[in-house]
Amino acid sequence: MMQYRTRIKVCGLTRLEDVHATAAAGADAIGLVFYPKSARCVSLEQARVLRQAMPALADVVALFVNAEPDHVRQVIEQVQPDILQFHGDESPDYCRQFGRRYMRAFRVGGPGLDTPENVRAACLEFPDASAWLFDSYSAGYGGSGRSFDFALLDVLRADQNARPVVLAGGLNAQSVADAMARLRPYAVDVSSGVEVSPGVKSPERVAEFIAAVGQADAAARSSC
Ligand SMILES: O=C(O)c1ccccc1N[C@@H]1O[C@H](COP(=O)(O)O)[C@@H](O)[C@H]1O
Repeated sequence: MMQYRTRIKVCGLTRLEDVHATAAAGADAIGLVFYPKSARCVSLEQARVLRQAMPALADVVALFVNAEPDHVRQVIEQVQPDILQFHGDESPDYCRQFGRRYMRAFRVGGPGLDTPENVRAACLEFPDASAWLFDSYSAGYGGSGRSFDFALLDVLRADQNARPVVLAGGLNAQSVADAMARLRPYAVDVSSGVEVSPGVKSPERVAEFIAAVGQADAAARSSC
């Protein structure tokens, strides 16, 4: 079935003005990073302010990498994100324990995620995830600005048990249309590709990215 519109998440915001610009440009969600080793990591206090600035009907995603469960609970309680994103090596039981909707990220091309078969097997361990998110493998766990071999996801497209696919990794206004045409993801997720420097978004690049996704959707609809 042809979907009407590809959802858009812009991740790694740290500044109030970037939240305003991203929401105004029409993003469906923003991501707040709670991974201390990331240059985009926000404090609880910062996150509360950014969360409060998001308008109704636009989601706030809280991103974690192998966090202590108590830290995740603290963020849930104090920031009230709409959905959690687990971007490390978290197990299915770990992801489920919070009783919240979650997206599980897979770092494609890395150990154990380097063939279509093992990518598929890893994904199927998370049947209750609200989405499967695919990023490129990087030692720093994410936000690397690098893409990966989309052929590794081909097998998922025909799988009836597949969860909605969120595509990430090196996307920008120039590359996103080709990626969408190739994979037809449910959503796209961008961080480095709309930045001036880590954690500092460019309103122009955010707007260009969102316009490029809209144009790619329009092109897909007209070819149906
Ligand atoms: O953004 C980060 O700093 C980050 C740190 C650790 C794990 C994930 C992180 N971000 C996620 O990485 C992908 C791809 O980002 P990019 O567009 O290639 O820079 C995206 O899902 C972010 O949510």
